[in-house]
Amino acid sequence: MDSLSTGRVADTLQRLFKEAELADRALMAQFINAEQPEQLMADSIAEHFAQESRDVRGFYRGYANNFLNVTPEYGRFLYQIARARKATRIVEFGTSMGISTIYLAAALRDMGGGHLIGTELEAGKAARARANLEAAGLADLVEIREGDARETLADVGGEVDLVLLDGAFSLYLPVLKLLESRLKTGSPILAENAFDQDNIYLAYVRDPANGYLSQAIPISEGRGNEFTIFTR
Ligand SMILES: C[S@@+](CC[C@H](N)C(=O)[O-])C[C@H]1O[C@@H](n2cnc3c(N)ncnc32)[C@H](O)[C@@H]1O
Repeated sequence: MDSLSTGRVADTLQRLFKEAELADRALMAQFINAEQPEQLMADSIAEHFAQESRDVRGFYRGYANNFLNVTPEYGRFLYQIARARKATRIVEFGTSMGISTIYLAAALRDMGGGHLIGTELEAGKAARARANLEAAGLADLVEIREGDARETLADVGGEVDLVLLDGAFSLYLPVLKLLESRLKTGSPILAENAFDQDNIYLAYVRDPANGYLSQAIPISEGRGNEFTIFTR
């Protein structure tokens, strides 16, 4: 049995996906209604990257009410990887309202416990994520650190089994480097929105000289999902 199928976790996820669909509908419609969604996507990634790198805090303030969440299939994948890894310490960059956090914390719960450190810039989102984790019955496994990951993740208190990068994507490389000395050999690093456009993060993790094995994965296709293993 797994807690994704029934009970408080399943109920909370079902409610959150409905709320997310409503909150992000207008944002998503830009892509769905576009005549050339791939071109819009490519332009928007480049634009997004440039704006985000100039002012991370200001950029995400504009999305304070958006979920920007992982899909249910990607969430299940996160859950499965955490189980396969037998993870006990997980770090998540970019918590938002806590959807991905619930999948990862549910894996910890179903394996008997552990600790997840999440981080979120927006205070309102961190508060909503905490309430959602409470509703899912997972709050005791999760610490959500409010603030900029470059500071909040400087000390994660021990070795890390699994990392999810789903925050400002212009910061994936600095955040990975911050965590690097804490990664265990074989730890997976999952990155969402790691798009293949002049991406310094991808260049780094795909260069075997840096001690990683990495490739794009076709889960939630089009969302730039990269799967990486730390091999040092
Ligand atoms: C794509 S959303 C995360 C979605 C979440 N993982 C989920 O599946 O529900 C990215 C989040 O990262 C947060 N964020 C962006 N830059 C950050 C930073 N430097 N430190 C902490 N959080 C950050 C944003 O405020 C936003 O809520």
